[in-house]
Amino acid sequence: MTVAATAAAAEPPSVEAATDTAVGAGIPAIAVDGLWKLFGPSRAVRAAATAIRQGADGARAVADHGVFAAVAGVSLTVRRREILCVMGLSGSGKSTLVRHINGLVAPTLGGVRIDGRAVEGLSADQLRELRTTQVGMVFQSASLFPHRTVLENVTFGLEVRGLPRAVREERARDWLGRLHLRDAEDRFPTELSGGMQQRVGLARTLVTDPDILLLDEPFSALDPIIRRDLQAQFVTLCRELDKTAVFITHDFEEALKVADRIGVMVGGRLVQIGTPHEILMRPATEQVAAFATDGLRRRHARAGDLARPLTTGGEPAARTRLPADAPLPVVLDALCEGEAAVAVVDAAGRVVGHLDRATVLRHLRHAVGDPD
Ligand SMILES: Nc1ncnc2c1ncn2[C@@H]1O[C@H](COP(=O)(O)OP(=O)(O)OP(=O)(O)O)[C@@H](O)[C@H]1O
Repeated sequence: MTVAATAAAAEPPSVEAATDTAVGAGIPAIAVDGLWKLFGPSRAVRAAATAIRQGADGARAVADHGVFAAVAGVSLTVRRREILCVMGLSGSGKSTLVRHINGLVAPTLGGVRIDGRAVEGLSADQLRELRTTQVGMVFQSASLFPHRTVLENVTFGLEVRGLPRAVREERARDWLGRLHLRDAEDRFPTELSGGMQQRVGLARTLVTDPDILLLDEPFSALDPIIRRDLQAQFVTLCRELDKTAVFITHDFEEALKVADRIGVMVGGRLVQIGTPHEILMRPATEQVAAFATDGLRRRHARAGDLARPLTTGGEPAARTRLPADAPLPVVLDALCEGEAAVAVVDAAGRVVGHLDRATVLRHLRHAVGDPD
């Protein structure tokens, strides 16, 4: 049995269409409430929306009226200083969902609130203000201004705000330096690689210092080394600068590196939302499980996932105790220290299981795979 299957057996998932209830203290930075985005002939969209509003089953209403649901009844919250990754296959509705957050797409039903303020209720001027000051977006394709240099592209948002040139350029150069682009500041976008263009796009948004960042696959065109470096930098700067972020990715490994929580979309629905470990070890559906390989689950297993349950008597005497959420490297360190076995304890300090060297070696043996 796989690690996920073992964990799933212990705690069966209960999610059909996931509704996020994990609201922290105070007003969330972003609240998405019963959001639907339907596409099709306008009369059919209106009829389907009326049926859903009146309590009809959403999937039935969509089918009956021949419309397409890019986003189907999604509710979630993003807490302040949280990084939420939205994951899903191509066409699952990730971009459409996220574009509602800064009003680039208008909902058919339901809505989005930023700091408690409804985005749908904002005038065109208020929306522009929201996008230039509070909610910055980094797109998959950087869409840089072709006739502006890198530096001029990055200073653009500050120019719109009327900041003096010296201040704009100082701030822009700071971000260009952090993103390894200082040498490229006088170049034009056509002279840059795809990865460099993405980094300029990122710098252009970060320099305006928005509270909320929306990122649509911002690192997809980067080579693996720069990508890893930027993922780590991104998390550090979000923490340092108190940013809230919604980050779209196809890539589970990327989500594991950057996310506090992951929301998984399938066919417009949010089918599961939870911590990376929950999504990995207790996938709510087969489609969610398919995002991770068995090797990935094994590498991210924690002490509690591997622990053998207590039996009556016969447990090896374990001097070292590890919390159930101790990651695998910590478990290995303890066993490398010469311990034959460690006791795994829950949050209250109660021993819930044991881990011996043989169990961990067997686990790693499967993670390594067969010889070529
Ligand atoms: N303006 C539109 N009119 C009709 N259908 C649309 C429109 N915008 C999006 N869609 C459809 O909605 C679905 C979701 O699109 P969306 O771009 O949100 O998916 P995605 O998960 O972000 O995909 P990708 O990972 O490929 O970017 C797709 O089937 C798309 O064709």
